[in-house]
Amino acid sequence: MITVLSGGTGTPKLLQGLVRVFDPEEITVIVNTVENGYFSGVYVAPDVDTVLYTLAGIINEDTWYGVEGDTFITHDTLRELGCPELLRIGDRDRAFKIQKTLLMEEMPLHRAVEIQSRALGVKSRVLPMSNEESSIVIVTDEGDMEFHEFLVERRSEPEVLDVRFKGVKPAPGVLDAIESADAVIVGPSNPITSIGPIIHMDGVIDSLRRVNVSAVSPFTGGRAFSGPAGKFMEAKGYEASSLGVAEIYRDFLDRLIIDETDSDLKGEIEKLIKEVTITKTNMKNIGDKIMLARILLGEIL
Ligand SMILES: C[C@H](OP(=O)(O)OP(=O)(O)OC[C@H]1O[C@@H](n2cnc3c(=O)[nH]c(N)nc32)[C@H](O)[C@@H]1O)C(=O)O
Ligand SMILES: O=c1nc2n(C[C@H](O)[C@H](O)[C@H](O)CO)c3cc(O)ccc3cc-2c(=O)[nH]1
Ligand SMILES: [Mg+2]
Repeated sequence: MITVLSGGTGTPKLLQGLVRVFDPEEITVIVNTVENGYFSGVYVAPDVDTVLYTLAGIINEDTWYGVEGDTFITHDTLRELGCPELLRIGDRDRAFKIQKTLLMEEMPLHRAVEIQSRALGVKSRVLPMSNEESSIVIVTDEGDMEFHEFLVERRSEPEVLDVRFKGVKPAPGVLDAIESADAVIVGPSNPITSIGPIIHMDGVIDSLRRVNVSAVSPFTGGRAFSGPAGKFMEAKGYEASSLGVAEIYRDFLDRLIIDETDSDLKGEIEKLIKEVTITKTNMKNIGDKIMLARILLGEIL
């Protein structure tokens, strides 16, 4: 059994490769929940929904959110009514979110996700990192911003001075999924706002130290492949590079996979992480994703 720590873009790409080289029923995905919240009265768990849709084969791969081919009648009508939504939520996507909102009136998030996962025919286990409400604040030169205000409204433009999130408790099954894994994979997700909240929950680093953990760097050269990870890393005092990633994960990481463009960093990183593998980590098509998954799983395949 392998356990994957995931956000909502980078790691879902890798998951598409992993489920083709390893039995999906032997994969557990622990998903970030710190940016969950209510939008237009509906509970949105963005990274969880992206992982569910990716594993169900219905994800919109242009945006890495929402359902492929979805319509936006409700979204557009809300705007015409003078209730514009910050997030562009499709009609099918909204149905899943409304169902999750209703289920959560009777059960915790991890149970609601289990029901939706089964209904979508997803064979892997999808576990939200926590059932507790959390929040993430981006401290910028223009003041504090909620995650989506920074990311979507301001398109990650403001200067980032700090990133803060409320610590939460692991959901039932999270620590066990790490400790009983033959291997844990930290996917190429934002180390600060996607992986950070997961590893900083009580007991997670201790559990990770007891198992074999590999990570894929989301950086190439001094830049993230996409998104604000570089700004968040620098705001927390880390270099925006694969070396910075090694610094963040060094307490528990056994192996770091870095891109060919970072081969000059290998020596430096090997002072922090015992095994460094250099390969192509830019996942442009399913072949790239399968190749990266094979390299990651190596000996347990
Ligand atoms: C907004 C975004 O957060 P989220 O949608 O949750 O995304 P993740 O944290 O899961 O991933 C963002 C992270 O992914 C890296 N990325 C994207 N494509 C690739 C790839 O082909 N290879 C690779 N090694 N990493 C990839 C990207 O650099 C981002 O840092 C967010 O925080 O960006
Ligand atoms: O940048 C955006 N991200 C959108 N996201 C993605 C998401 O909010 C962020 O990219 C993640 O929170 C990052 O982890 C959505 C996620 C959903 O589940 C449903 C709808 C959206 C809509 C948007 C959007 O309009 N713009
Ligand atoms: Mg995310």
